[in-house]
Amino acid sequence: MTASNLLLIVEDDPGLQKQLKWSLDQYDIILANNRSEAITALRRHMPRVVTLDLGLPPDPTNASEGLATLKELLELAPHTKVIVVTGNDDRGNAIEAVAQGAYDFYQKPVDADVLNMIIARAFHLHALENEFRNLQQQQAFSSGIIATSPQMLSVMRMIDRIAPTQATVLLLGESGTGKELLAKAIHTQSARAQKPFIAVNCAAIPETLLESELFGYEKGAFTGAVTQTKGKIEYAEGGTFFLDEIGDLPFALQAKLLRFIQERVIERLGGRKEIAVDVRIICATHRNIQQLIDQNQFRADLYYRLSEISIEIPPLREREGDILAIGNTLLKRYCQQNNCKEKRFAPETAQALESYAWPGNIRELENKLKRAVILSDSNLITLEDMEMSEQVDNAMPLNLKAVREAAEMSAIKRALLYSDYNISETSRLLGIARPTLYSLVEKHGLQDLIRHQLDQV
Ligand SMILES: Nc1ncnc2c1ncn2[C@@H]1O[C@H](COP(=O)(O)OP(=O)(O)OP(=O)(O)O)[C@@H](O)[C@H]1O
Repeated sequence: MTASNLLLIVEDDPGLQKQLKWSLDQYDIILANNRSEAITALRRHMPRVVTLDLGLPPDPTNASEGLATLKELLELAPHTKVIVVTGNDDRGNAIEAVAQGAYDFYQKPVDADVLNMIIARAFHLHALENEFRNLQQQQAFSSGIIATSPQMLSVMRMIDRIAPTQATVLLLGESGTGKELLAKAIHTQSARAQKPFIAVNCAAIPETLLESELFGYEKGAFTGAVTQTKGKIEYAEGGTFFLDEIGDLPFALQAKLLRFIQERVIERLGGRKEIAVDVRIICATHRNIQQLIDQNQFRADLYYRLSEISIEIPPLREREGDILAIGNTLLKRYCQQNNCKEKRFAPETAQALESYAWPGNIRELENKLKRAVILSDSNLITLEDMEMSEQVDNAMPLNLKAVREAAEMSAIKRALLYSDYNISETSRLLGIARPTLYSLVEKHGLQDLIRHQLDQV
């Protein structure tokens, strides 16, 4: 069986099962009679296309079990194309299913040609969408963002969706997590890309200068204002204005910024004229804005305006696989920049990189790497080069077999927890047969754990 040709048919009528199997013989067919079999098959085979009869047992005359199955299928595998199959007089439920995310519907009786065409189109669309997702990932790379973890890929998908809009965006995340880089990516993926991207860091400019920096001033507005000067917001005309560390914006200036956001006009210091400015605003902070609002340090009305869309950027330590992906790429880049031979991480360094907490996130990784590349005198980057000590806690083994075993054990433990130590449910969640689960439980020595848990009940 190849995944590209797998078709899951969820149908409880044996006659129809046979007919479908026969008329769809160019696919590798998996049959499921009910919801639980369908979910098990989905977990085990991850088919790209599913046909789902809405009238499933225990109440085949009603669509509720079919709709519940659809929901569960899409929660587990949102990219799967589900074609719901309904009775002739059941258009309402078919439409309801499409509203819930089904790809299409098909009304019985079965016409093999039509059904074949709908299924072929579903496979085609799945392939196109897959290609699109890959392209999106490459696009992230082209903005200099290295993201392989599910956490960051979901952030990237969100960025792709909001970039072309005019929405004001608030980026939340620890220092060094890439907020400015992501703000730039939003800009370059928008229609404003050819216009300026202007960034101001509220925490880096003294409070007394920030207002004139943002809004500009007229000649004579204050001592030393010898010429008329545009503010940074004006310089961003037509483009994107990025206000970093918005949590540090002085309270008095918050009102002025709010007015600008509401009316899209500014007044330079000492000026009387309102100047219309067309900019998209992106803000960022590492601070807890809600807390600042509670402490009366941040205006709630401004916060609501700024956070039309807010995006949480996960810290580096929570991005599975990203530390080494970013580390390896930067290592190559710094070696090239320093005209030195290619270097790589010694295994214990790679392990330490993965288990270190990275409080300074990617900026800290960059700094440590730049130093290491300059100081290292061999082609292997050692712990010493990185000024790190060996981290044994939580370290993931490197040996592939050991990694697989560790992952297997952790998945089994999680499934046992989810199912409250119910063996049938655990094997269903894992997508394996009960005997396989028994042998895995034995292999990982989990019998005692299960017995102990069951004794507690
Ligand atoms: N996913 C990533 N891939 C590659 N480089 C990254 C990534 N994220 C951040 N960087 C790099 O890390 C450094 C810090 O990123 P950035 O300045 O965007 O973080 P920040 O969250 O705005 O930090 P701060 O809150 O301290 O201003 C930059 O040099 C940036 O290019």
